[in-house]
Amino acid sequence: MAQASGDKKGVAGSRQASQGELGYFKTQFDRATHAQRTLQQLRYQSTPLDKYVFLSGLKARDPKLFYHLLSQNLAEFTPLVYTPTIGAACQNYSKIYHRPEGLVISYKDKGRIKNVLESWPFKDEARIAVVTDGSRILGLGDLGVNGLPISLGKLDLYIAGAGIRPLSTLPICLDVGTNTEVHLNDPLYLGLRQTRISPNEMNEFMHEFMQAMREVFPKLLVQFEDFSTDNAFYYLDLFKNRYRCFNDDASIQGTGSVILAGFHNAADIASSAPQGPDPRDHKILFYGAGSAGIGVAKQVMSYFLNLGMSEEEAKARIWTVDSKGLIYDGRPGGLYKHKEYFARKDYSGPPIKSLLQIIDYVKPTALLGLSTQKGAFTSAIVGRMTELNPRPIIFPLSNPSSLCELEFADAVNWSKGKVVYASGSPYDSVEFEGKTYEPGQGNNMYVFPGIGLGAILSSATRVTGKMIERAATSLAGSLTEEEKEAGLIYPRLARIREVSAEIAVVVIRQAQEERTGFLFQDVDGAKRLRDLDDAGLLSYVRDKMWNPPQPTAPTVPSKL
Ligand SMILES: NC(=O)C1=CN([C@@H]2O[C@H](COP(=O)(O)OP(=O)(O)OC[C@H]3O[C@@H](n4cnc5c(N)ncnc54)[C@H](O)[C@@H]3O)[C@@H](O)[C@H]2O)C=CC1
Ligand SMILES: CC(=O)C(=O)O
Ligand SMILES: [Mg+2]
Repeated sequence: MAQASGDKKGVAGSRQASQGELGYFKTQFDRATHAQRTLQQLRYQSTPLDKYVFLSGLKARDPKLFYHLLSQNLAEFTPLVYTPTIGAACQNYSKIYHRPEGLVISYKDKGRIKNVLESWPFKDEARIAVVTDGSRILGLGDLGVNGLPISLGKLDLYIAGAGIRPLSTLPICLDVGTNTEVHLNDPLYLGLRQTRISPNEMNEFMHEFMQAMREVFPKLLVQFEDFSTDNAFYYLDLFKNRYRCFNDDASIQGTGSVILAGFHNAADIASSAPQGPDPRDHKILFYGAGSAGIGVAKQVMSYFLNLGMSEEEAKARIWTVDSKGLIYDGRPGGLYKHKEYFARKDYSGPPIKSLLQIIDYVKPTALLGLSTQKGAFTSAIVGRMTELNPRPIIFPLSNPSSLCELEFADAVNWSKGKVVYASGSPYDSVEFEGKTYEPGQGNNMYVFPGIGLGAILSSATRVTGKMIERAATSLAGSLTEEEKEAGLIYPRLARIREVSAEIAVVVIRQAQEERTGFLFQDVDGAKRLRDLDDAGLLSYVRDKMWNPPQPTAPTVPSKL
């Protein structure tokens, strides 16, 4: 059964401010002080999951205050509303659930999905949907309908990081069963108590869903999120040229773009170190060859292509590893299709399983983890990478932190401060021999808000590979001098709105060049944007960003 966010009034309550409703205080309510009070209350909560529950309640009660606090305290709040805490929120969603939020579309709605979508109260405002089927939430596996919070969390970042209006966001979870027994046996489980529907059933369901989405929300952009690798590739290929959609995790999309940007900056640091490799000589080893690993590898090839290398030469700089070891042509047991592209042709066996042996064989300058294997990058691995490279590039990108291949403190200690590091989830800075080291966070959150904003403002009919590549270039070039001096490879999170605005500009420009934009915009409006120079377009984008209202102190003395 469909589970829209309650009735129209209920959703409005959770998506619009309930300002000034605290009238039983006989003084005028001081919202600025209340913002401070709320921050204190958050900090009193004991665990990150308690904090998540507190913030989720705040968002329902007082969304303007929630978004104000989120945008003012991004570094503190992002780990709570997004990775890593969102992982625990998803795993426990049926236990912490309080009220309907977002839209759940069940397999039982097949044949009437359009009616269900029609029940969403903000049809005209909807511009961006994050849609998951819960089948691979971060690296935590199949969580079924418990995956809904990932859509909520991603959309909170669209709001805070790119100024998308809250009412324009549409979080969706497709409830098509789960193969995880612990959920099926959980008496509190909120979703369908059945194993996942068959591929054919899923196919029909997805076709009906996407068609209905277009009919009900013609201006909507769809971000697919955390579909299992097979479905991520399959549905992206099926829909990317038919609907306004992209996949945050897979193919040449969000994650690839962010990691390409970070790799670019990391390679600059490594190559400019004494005895560092020539930029053309970087060798990248991907540990993990799922949708994320292969998607990132394909995008990172652009680093070499931009140096003038051919596709074959660029591909030859990349090695991939899965749970069976180094991936090569003719490996016994065969390969899944998505792994064939990077399968090595210059190795013919025997299979090499040990990562240390693979490193000895490849001698990589960069090791990227998208494997979900906690602690896989051991002190021996980091030590060997540091022997091979003056500045080893190591990106343990699996989320959440409980699955990260290498914690930042270990990376710094084991490499004696030499590592150039980015992880998928955040870590604190680390002191080593009197120096402070700051980690990078290689997470698609740096690009999807800007890509979405640009696609929305240009009314782009498609999110194209070129848009995503330009987003990466924009992100790579967004470091300030201070950030570069601090050895960062990604901008500080507090600047995400600036970064998103710049990404939105390049996405709009690309839409203009590819003529994929301005489907719904009046011709005059499209021309006005085209006539703007880049500075003008940037200020146009900034003006379009929604800002949560500043909570204010009372201006009129209160009367008792
Ligand atoms: N930092 C970021 O922005 C992003 C991070 N990710 C993370 O990437 C991870 C992987 O995601 P998917 O590719 O969708 O998952 P997946 O399950 O499709 O892929 C995992 C890959 O790791 C390999 N693997 C598993 N055990 C291994 C072992 N012991 N040794 C070597 N390889 C092993 C598997 O063979 C598979 O190729 C997740 O933790 C996810 O959170 C995904 C998207 C974005
Ligand atoms: C960050 C993200 O999208 C993931 O880990 O799947
Ligand atoms: Mg994801």
